[in-house]
Amino acid sequence: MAMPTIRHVRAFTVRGGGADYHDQGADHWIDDHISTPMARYPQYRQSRQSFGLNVLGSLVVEIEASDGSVGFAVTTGGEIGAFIVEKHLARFLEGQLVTDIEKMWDQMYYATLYYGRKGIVLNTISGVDLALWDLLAKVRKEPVYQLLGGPVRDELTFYATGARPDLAKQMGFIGGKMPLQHGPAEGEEGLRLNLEKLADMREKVGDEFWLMFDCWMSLDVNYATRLANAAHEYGLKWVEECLSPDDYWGYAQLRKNVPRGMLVTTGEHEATRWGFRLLLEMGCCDIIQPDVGWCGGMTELIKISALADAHNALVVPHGSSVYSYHFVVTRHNSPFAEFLMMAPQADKVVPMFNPLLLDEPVPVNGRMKVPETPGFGVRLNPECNLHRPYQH
Ligand SMILES: C[C@H](O)[C@H](O)CC(=O)C(=O)O
Ligand SMILES: [Mg+2]
Repeated sequence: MAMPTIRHVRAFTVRGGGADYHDQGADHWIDDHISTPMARYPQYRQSRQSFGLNVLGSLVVEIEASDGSVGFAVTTGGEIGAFIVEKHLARFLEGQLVTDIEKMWDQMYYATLYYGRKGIVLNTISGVDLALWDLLAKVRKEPVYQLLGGPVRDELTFYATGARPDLAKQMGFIGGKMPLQHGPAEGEEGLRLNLEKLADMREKVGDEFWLMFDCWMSLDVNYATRLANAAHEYGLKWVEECLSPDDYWGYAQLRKNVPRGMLVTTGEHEATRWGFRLLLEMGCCDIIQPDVGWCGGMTELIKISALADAHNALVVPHGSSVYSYHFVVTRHNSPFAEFLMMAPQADKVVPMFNPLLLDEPVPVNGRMKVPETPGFGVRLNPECNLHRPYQH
């Protein structure tokens, strides 16, 4: 069969949830007094949206092939991402065979190296890359996980991230990761409140259920060490993203400081094989958490994961909905997956990228069989208001 070529690339923005899952309305747990690097400024302590956490919004990349097939993907990136796709990256895609993903990734990465490497440029390359995988799998009429080597297990098992691990337990998840609420700027009182919260949750969920703290880049080595040691008595399974993603040295030190048996996890704001190579070679963590929509896409996650495997590290991708489900089901060193609770009170399961996608699968009793639908198996919700700010 003659492979189709890429005819046209389009980029859209959309607001209100979706891939930019921080872009929520008022009174959502995800914006309610969470410890952040900006919490040192009291005026930015109560709400992450107050310092602009949701400024970007979602980016939708659509790629149309010469046979009429259309692949798409969503990530965090908004208008800046749309500009990069339309004005810079499209040239490396249009006219290429839909199979030539490795070459297209390479050209996108090296052409943007002078202003890229991490952050929004890598989010954008990830979005394009995932749309390419969606397109190729649709052309081949297979789910993406078959292109990745096929499943190594029948279903996925999930832990939940949200404010209510106690409810997550009732919903069948294997663990609950809570946002840490108070950081170093809130002193001893804040530390006491963090530990009280953990103790209360442990009381509610019993001894077996996993409990974790997500510290969202907000601590220093000293505070993180004190938190980890004090949290040990309540059976904290891991401390996540305690430090700035640039502080590889701090992570290496923290990993030595935490109590034996407690895991250090990080990587959701890291990108590319080179970034993860630093984390792995410097012994920064036990579990890396690349976000497939931010780290360079599926093409890069395959490489990152192989590197992690050789370092005996687990890969448990951050969020990223269907894009991580199709990956996790194909890798032995990804034994479980994350589910972000996007209901405002974290009291029910709603699709992670709600309301942007149709057919987005959700865990039932903490488990999921990844659908066999071609591509990533999702459709854009026609009720979402897509905007195309740039055209090439
Ligand atoms: C809850 C965390 O602060 C963040 O919003 C999500 C995250 O880091 C995670 O799911 O991991
Ligand atoms: Mg996290």
